[in-house]
Amino acid sequence: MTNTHHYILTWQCPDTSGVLAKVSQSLFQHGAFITETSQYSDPYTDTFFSRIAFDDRELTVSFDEFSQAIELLAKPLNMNYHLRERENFPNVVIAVSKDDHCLVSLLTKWKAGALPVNIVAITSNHQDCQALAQWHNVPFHHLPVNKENKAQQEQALLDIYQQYNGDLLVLARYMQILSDELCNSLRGQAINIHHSFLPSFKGAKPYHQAHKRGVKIIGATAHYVTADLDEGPIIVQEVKPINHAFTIEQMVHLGHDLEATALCHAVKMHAEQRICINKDKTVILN
Ligand SMILES: Nc1nc2c(c(=O)[nH]1)N[C@@H](CN(C=O)c1ccc(C(=O)N[C@@H](CCC(=O)O)C(=O)O)cc1)CN2
Repeated sequence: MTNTHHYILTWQCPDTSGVLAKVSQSLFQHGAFITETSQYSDPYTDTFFSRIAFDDRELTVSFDEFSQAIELLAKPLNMNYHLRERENFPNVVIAVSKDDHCLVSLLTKWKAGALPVNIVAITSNHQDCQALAQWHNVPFHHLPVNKENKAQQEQALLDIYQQYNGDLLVLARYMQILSDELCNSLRGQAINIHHSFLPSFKGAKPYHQAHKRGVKIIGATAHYVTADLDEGPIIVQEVKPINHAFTIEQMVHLGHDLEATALCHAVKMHAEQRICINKDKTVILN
């Protein structure tokens, strides 16, 4: 089917009997051809989560009319939802500092067609990654940060995000703490990679903290960014065993692979609308 269009509807609402039936009935009534579904009923928050992928091979109305039908359904169900065409990839702005291993993985997977996003810009408080951005023909914006200009440069970062119609900000080892205001304005739209198995070793230099503690595994955690440093809803975690003989440098290098893997996996799932924020946690709809 050459001119078939594919769509993703991800939604959540207070849990009660019949919510899935009402939504799937609406899809059926409008001829939406379901190709993938996943759902979860959370007993702790009494919230129902669902992801429905469908195509328009038998759609009996325009996509705009279908969208209006979903909007009408959402109100009585007190439903939050995100509905878009699958090939309408989210625009991603990546913020990086000096370490480029996560940026390299994101760009490589993107160029290979393995990451359903548009990387529209790269920003950095250093110039170490400028050549990499130029190699990939991605606009690079250098925003050096110091104590005096931190707020001004953060506004510049937000301006760039808005200038490129950003849908997701990815902190790929960006080593600046975002203000509460920016975190609140980008809730659910900013993903960070923290280089430890959270909640252990929050903040700066987690590998040094882990080495001092004598851990037997190291890890990486991709999470949504919130005002509470490294405490945002966890999306993906990767771990690997180590032992007493590991130096800090060996832990750092082993950790780089974990960080890149976790971050790319999190960005892919976000782009595919597989992640729902459930208070301080996430529900992943595979
Ligand atoms: N509001 C938030 N901002 C950021 C988060 C977050 O979860 N909430 N994650 C960090 C990333 N990060 C660890 O993963 C991290 C980055 C930076 C620091 C830090 O202490 N930075 C210092 C400056 C350090 C420097 O100039 O090299 C600072 O900002 O004062 C701790 C943890 C990204 N931002």
